Amino acid sequence: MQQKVLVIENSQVSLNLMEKLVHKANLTPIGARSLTEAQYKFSHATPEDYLCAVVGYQLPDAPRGEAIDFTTSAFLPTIVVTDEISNDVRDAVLARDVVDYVPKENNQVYDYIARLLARLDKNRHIGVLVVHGRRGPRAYMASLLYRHNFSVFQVGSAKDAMAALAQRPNIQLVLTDSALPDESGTRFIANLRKLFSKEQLAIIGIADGNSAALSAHFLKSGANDFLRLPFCHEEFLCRIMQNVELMENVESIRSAANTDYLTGLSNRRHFFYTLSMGYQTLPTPHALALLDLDFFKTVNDTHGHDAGDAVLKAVAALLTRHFNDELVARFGGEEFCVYLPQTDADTAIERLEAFRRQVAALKVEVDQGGPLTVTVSIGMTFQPANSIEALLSAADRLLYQAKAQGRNQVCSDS
Ligand SMILES: Nc1nc2c(ncn2[C@@H]2O[C@H](COP(=O)(O)OP(=O)(O)OP(=O)(O)O)[C@@H](O)[C@H]2O)c(=O)[nH]1
Repeated sequence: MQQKVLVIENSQVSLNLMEKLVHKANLTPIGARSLTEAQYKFSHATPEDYLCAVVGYQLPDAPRGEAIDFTTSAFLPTIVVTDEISNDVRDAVLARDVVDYVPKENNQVYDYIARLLARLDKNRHIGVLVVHGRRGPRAYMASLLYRHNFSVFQVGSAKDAMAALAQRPNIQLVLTDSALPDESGTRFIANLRKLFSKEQLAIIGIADGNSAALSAHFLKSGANDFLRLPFCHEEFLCRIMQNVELMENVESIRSAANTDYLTGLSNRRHFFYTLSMGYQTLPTPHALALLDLDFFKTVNDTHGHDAGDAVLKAVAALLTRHFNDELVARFGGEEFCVYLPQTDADTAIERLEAFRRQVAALKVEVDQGGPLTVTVSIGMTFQPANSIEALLSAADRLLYQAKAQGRNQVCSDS
């Protein structure tokens, strides 16, 4: 279910705009034009359904930020949006327990709010580890991170940090002081880099004081970024957001490069990479199967390319379900590949035969002339070859044989 966002804005134009931004972040806006209306709506709802609140500073029945006090006391992460750009208002807002303060200075702020909303939703799944020898700064950073919905963990030493990272795979960001009780911050970062790449774990060094050399030292030791204490609330959170977004962008590029756009399966390149990284020598017994849909050109020619795409997606989904734990890929066109490690020939043939029958029984709903049916020919090799290319050419020969012998069958060299 989409999470809700309570939007409290006194002007209808601003309310409409904010509601659009909330929709853009795939969330559901619940609008109110006064504090009283917001209180009424919130008291008649389930608090857990709400992700956060976007609140105007000045409302007819709440002229000095009382609506902020209402949402923060209801434990709603609160983004304050205001036309008031004075330092007094800014200080009054940031003295409260808010996520962020966004003055409506220019159009960029709307983009920022949409990003912030999407982040609050995503941050729930991101672990952040705060490593600092002193409880005060540690608790301060943790409290800011909690407001942004991160899953926060705090430790006081490098040793405890390593233990926390081993236990909690959802930690994607580490904030570390420069002088930990058991190790220097830079040595700790260098040790972390032996275990995690910059794309797997972002590290922000916290430099105490004014030493420019320390910031450079952090970056050279493998930190993604650094912050100098004392930092302001807004800078801290902007830097965190930037680093987390950068990691996510790298991840989406990586995923796009490894995935077949139509079916979501691994592509040929990723299949080769995973297999070569996973095994120095390919395990025996094993099986590699090449699967090719029969007369697929006729499906396209008769029912159109979209219908062909629907068939490819349906077969890919079946393949994923059937070979849940194995490496499966779309090699291109209507050709797929499955690798079964540590599988004897009888079991492999049984599984591929069962899959072949399921494909033949598949009925794919399409817009015109459906449901469609399709069959698959399979070439499967059990050779103890050590090169992936050799396995593929053996499977390819067997696939050719399956086609030549009438299609809709499995040919193997068992
Ligand atoms: N809809 C759709 N069609 C594709 C895609 N990629 C390749 N094709 C089509 O797949 C068809 C493959 O045709 P052929 O290589 O002649 O093979 P076939 O008709 O399946 O015949 P056999 O393999 O001999 O049984 C061609 O019409 C390609 O245009 C795709 O992503 N979507």
